[in-house]
Amino acid sequence: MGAESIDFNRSSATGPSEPIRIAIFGVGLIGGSLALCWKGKPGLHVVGHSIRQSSVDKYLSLGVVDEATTSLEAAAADADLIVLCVPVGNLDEYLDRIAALPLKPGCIITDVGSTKASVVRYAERLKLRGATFIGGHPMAGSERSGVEAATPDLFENAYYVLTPTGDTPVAALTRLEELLRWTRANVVKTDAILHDDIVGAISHLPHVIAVALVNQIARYNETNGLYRSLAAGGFRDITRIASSDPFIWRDILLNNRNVLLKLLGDWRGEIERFEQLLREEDGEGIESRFRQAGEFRSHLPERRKGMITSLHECYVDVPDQPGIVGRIATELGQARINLSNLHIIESREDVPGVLRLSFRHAEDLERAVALLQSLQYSVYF
Ligand SMILES: NC(=O)c1ccc[n+]([C@@H]2O[C@H](COP(=O)([O-])OP(=O)(O)OC[C@H]3O[C@@H](n4cnc5c(N)ncnc54)[C@H](O)[C@@H]3O)[C@@H](O)[C@H]2O)c1
Ligand SMILES: O=C(O)C(=O)C[C@]1(C(=O)O)C=C[C@@H](O)C=C1
Repeated sequence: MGAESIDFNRSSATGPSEPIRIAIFGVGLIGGSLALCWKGKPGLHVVGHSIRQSSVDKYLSLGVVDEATTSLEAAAADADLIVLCVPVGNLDEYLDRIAALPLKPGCIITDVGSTKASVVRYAERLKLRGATFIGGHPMAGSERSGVEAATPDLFENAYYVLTPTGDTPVAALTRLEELLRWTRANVVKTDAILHDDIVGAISHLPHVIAVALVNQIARYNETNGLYRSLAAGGFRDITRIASSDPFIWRDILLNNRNVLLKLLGDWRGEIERFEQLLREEDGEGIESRFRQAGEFRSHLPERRKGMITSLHECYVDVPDQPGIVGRIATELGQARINLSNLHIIESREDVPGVLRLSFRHAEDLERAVALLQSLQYSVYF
């Protein structure tokens, strides 16, 4: 696999040159967010691909891409960079189909899949004829999915992992890193197998635990609805990711199953140690487990989008009046406060309704809270 040289900074003495064409396959949360990072930037032209015409129409009407098509050939033709943003279970098939096309010499192909070892291994075996594959994985995302959830600041200050191999041409890697600068993420390079071990532990295992925990409580709730009603911040914080897309996560977990099986074995050990502390009524032991965890957690990177939290949220009690949700959104809009999401929650029986308001920036949250409190709304976190 080799990449011929293309100049990604093509402002030339010979006049305006062809834009750099970036083809994105699967313009969902991640593909759409990458598209928004690149669209409108000097010298870049973003093409979105979907197998469905309705999705192509949506990409265009949302203005996420410059051009969109259902034709794999048309999207890949003349692309300088191809980004595969489809579910992990579809990556090999896409690589096969793309490898069969006449690609532009020097084309770079990358992916954003949450697992890296299998796709890197697969690409190594393919004959990409002048193109280079470099595995990629932005460590940012959300429990939401689809292009509607895409946002250009998703990757800001997050880590973006690349998994070059010994055969990856340095020039291609440098070019990909240059284009990824538009994401404002911090690129880190690591081995694909090591990636899957680490990301299995810090992302895949937590998703399994969150889903198992929610399902355990849902079973209890079948006999008494108070379980759900009383679920507060603690349960919400630890289970947000249980709302993630089932198809995306089915593929990730099956793909990284060997790593996960080992991690789940270790997890059972952790739980058993807790059980023992409880049986032995070992208060000091429990305190020490909390202290150790708090100490480690306090050193996690602060306020890095996608790593800890990508949203700043508050809750607002709303009276049962027609149009109240629209009024709140209008008040925020008139004050030029950027609301990133609004969700109606019916989890409390003592008030008519609760709205969850999400903001991308802490400053927007602070301004929204001040405004809503001045309008006599009860706001809490
Ligand atoms: N969600 C996250 O937090 C996150 C973070 C980093 C990386 N990833 C990875 O990014 C990739 C996309 O995930 P997402 O969260 O953007 O999901 P998404 O559901 O928002 O987007 C997936 C895209 O792939 C398309 N697609 C789905 N099934 C397809 C199929 N069979 N053939 C062709 N296209 C298909 C969808 O139409 C959509 O455009 C996955 O590989 C995932 O592992 C996800
Ligand atoms: O923030 C979230 O909701 C995420 O699930 C993002 C998250 C993670 O586990 O941190 C999920 C999958 C990715 O591959 C990378 C990041």
